[in-house]
Amino acid sequence: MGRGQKRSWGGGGGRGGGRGANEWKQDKRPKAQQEYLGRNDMSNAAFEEYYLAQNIVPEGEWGAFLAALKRPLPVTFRINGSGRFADHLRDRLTSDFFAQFGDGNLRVDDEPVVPPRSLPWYPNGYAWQLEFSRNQLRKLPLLEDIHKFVVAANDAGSISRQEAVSMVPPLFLDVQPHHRVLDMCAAPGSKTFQLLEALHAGSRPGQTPPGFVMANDADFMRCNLLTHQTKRVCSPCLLVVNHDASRLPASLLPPPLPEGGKPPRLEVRFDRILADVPCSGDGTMRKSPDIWRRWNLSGGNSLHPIQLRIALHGAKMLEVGGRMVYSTCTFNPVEDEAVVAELLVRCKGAVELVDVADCLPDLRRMPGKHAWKVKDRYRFYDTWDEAKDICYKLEESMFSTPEKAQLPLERCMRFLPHHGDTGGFFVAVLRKVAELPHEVGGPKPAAAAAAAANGAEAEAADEAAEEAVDEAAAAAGDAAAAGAEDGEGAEGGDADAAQPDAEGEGAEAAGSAVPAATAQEQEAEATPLDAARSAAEAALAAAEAAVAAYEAGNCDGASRAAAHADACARRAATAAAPKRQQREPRQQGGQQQGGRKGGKGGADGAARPEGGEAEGEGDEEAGTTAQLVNVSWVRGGGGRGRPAGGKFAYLDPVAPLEDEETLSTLFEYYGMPQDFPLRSQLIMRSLDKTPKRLYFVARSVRELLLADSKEVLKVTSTGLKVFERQVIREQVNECAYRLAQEGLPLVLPYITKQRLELPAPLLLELLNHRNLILPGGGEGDTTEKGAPKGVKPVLSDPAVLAALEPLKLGCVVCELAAADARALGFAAPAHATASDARALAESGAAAAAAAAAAAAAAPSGDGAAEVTGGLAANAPLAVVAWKGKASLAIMVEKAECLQMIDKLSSELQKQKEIMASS
Ligand SMILES: C[S@@+](CC[C@H](N)C(=O)[O-])C[C@H]1O[C@@H](n2cnc3c(N)ncnc32)[C@H](O)[C@@H]1O
Repeated sequence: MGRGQKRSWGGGGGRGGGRGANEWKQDKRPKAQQEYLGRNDMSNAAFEEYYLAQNIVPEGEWGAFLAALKRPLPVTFRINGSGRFADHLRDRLTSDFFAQFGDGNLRVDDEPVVPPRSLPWYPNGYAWQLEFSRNQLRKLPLLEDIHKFVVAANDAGSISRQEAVSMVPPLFLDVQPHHRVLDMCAAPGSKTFQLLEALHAGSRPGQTPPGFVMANDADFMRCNLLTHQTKRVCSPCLLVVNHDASRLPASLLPPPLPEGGKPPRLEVRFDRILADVPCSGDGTMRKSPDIWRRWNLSGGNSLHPIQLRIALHGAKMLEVGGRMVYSTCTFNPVEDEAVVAELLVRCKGAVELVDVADCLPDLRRMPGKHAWKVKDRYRFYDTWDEAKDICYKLEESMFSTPEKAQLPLERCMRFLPHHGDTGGFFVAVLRKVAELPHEVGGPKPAAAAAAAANGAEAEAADEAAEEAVDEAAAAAGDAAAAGAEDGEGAEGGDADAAQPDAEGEGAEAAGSAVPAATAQEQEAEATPLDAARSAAEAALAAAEAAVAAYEAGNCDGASRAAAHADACARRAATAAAPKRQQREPRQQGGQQQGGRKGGKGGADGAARPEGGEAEGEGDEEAGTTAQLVNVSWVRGGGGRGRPAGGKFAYLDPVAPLEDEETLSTLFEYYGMPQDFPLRSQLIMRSLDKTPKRLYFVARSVRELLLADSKEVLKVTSTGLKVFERQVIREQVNECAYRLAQEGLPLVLPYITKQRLELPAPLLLELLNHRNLILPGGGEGDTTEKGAPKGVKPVLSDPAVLAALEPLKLGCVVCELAAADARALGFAAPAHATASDARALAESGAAAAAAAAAAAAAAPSGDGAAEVTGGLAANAPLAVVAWKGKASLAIMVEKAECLQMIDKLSSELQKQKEIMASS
């Protein structure tokens, strides 16, 4: 394909910003803008000079490297291993479509059409590369058919478009179901998706793995995008948080012990960490050709410090024995080897590079470099000594040194575009073999820890710091709630994001936080709200500095910072007070939930006005007064008319569903055994008495949330939607909650009532028409709005009607009958046992620890993980439906239905052919 030609299904965003990964549509930007962005002479002398000097391309390949960078990137996609019909999709693509390319002699306008290529290193043949031009797509019906098929699969969430090399890092993490996994810079979530698939690999319907994935991104909006993108994995094991990755909370304070004592801090450690850091992204030139025009050095140089901080913090949060992958999509050694080498040096042998030469042998890669150059605007430097007195923008950590040259940096991997017709990428696989040295976040040396523990001064500093953090958090919550109430939106009160970037810990931290805070205070007199927020932010920064100083053994610094935090917190509280007073009279009962220091739990049950929700939770009742519930704990959920509730009050709340009436109705209506852990693992994202949606969270996630009594984790989303409120006018349904299709695989095995088995042809008919008329239901009638209903088939199978008759009006599950499921090769309807329910309830940290111990005892596999998995993958064919007086209607998205129809009809067709031939 020549220059200037467009690949089909173009578009795509840059790294660290831009559009979502799972994107399959044509570029919808205005034509003029597209032309402007596409106007590119695809050359950049500075780029070429820089990379020729870095020597990253083998001798004699420079021309091929540049030529590949100038060609558009082939389209690559991954069949989601967690999807119900992953193998079916792959087989359909291979046999029905790709086989027709024969030996590659298809031509359009005398140009050969490149046959689709399976990425040989990706497990199960699930990843493919396509290289058709728009002209070919228009002119060859086969390509048009493939396009339609792939677009439909994408709409149903069964495949994801993802750059080939971007699929690599999760494969090297070797995630197992019991792992606690952290994705530090996760949005838009294509790699989180893969991590979840690996976590769920082998999960049976009705089970969840003991581990979990915490996905973090510094950008709040992108956290929401990630939540959306990962929905199709249907996982209750995902927790999405919104922090600067270099400052992710590394320890939590659990609630006071039942006997009244103070619990020890809980170190938050992970078995697997992905640090797919923000980078200059010059490896994505093929996808974003405008990089040719705007490439310059400053991108890489200025990102190196945050990349190093993120990598160091990741190493701190990694469990000894755990694995971390550091990755970028740039060729730049300053963002790649320099970060890895500095990390290894600072960790003094506690972290090492893993040799993965034998892993994914079909994946061509270049070894990492032992030496590189650093450049400023004017010249290249080989050593820090040459640069330090001249260039203030460069940092020592960017440079290669003789010590670094001795490290096994050849174990890093660089992917060059002309080797596998991909974008550029860099991956390093690291293992933590011992605790880190104290100066990079490791535990205190024993002697210093003992001295600090014995010193009364240290105790006092500790107390003061704790108090200050509490006060600051509460004040920030007040300020944020006030901000949210003033209509400033979620990010208006983001005290966390607004904190000054405290660089070092210990003495420097305590010293630097105070002046920074003071500067903020000076600015803060504009409005009472600004004053409250700025003072709260200053208080938080100073309190964090106090804790850091205390942890570094600097008791004086800690006391000073704590006193300062205290003063700021008081000022924030005073500034926020008028706002609180204004709000309180509007609350019936007038009581604050939780209160300033009493934690967030213990709602008082008073009725309060309802506000809107990010996911639309509250929109139904907007403007009305909704009943709020009593719950034993709640996170977030303060602003927009609700009582203040902690530091992240402006986020949608997360609270357990503890309303006995709702729970017993659910258990009774669906016939679920009492040991199914709904009572402890069902959460809601609203404090209304009748929340719109109910979510199931894995035990491991719930344990983490409960251990965070000070609410330092800023949770933007968690939980798998399992129930949704559905009230039909003019119909009394006994249970206000219907099942949600995405949560069905998890709960179906525990459901004993409201299940209806359908023979395959009838299920196919229901999927096709979405609606079957019940006898006497008025075929050909008009809808409520007067429009003709259209011709819908009447459900007339006497056995099915007899089975449907005793079911209540409302939600039912329609599933493929057991005999047909067996005959057609589908999973048979699942029924869980008591031990399944116990396993589901126990799959928390304790179970994870047991599984980890078992895995440690077993021989370790360094190979890439199988990526198939997910709750839906092995689930029987079943859909959520609604039994009304006149019809039976399914409640599943159309795109998902089409996938089921495709699979079911092709199995029925196969069966017919077998019967005809026998
Ligand atoms: C390369 S993208 C990550 C791509 C993602 N891993 C995926 O595969 O879909 C880098 C991400 O880092 C985020 N980011 C930038 N600075 C950050 C920081 N200090 N902490 C956490 N995330 C950050 C950006 O918002 C962006 O979403």
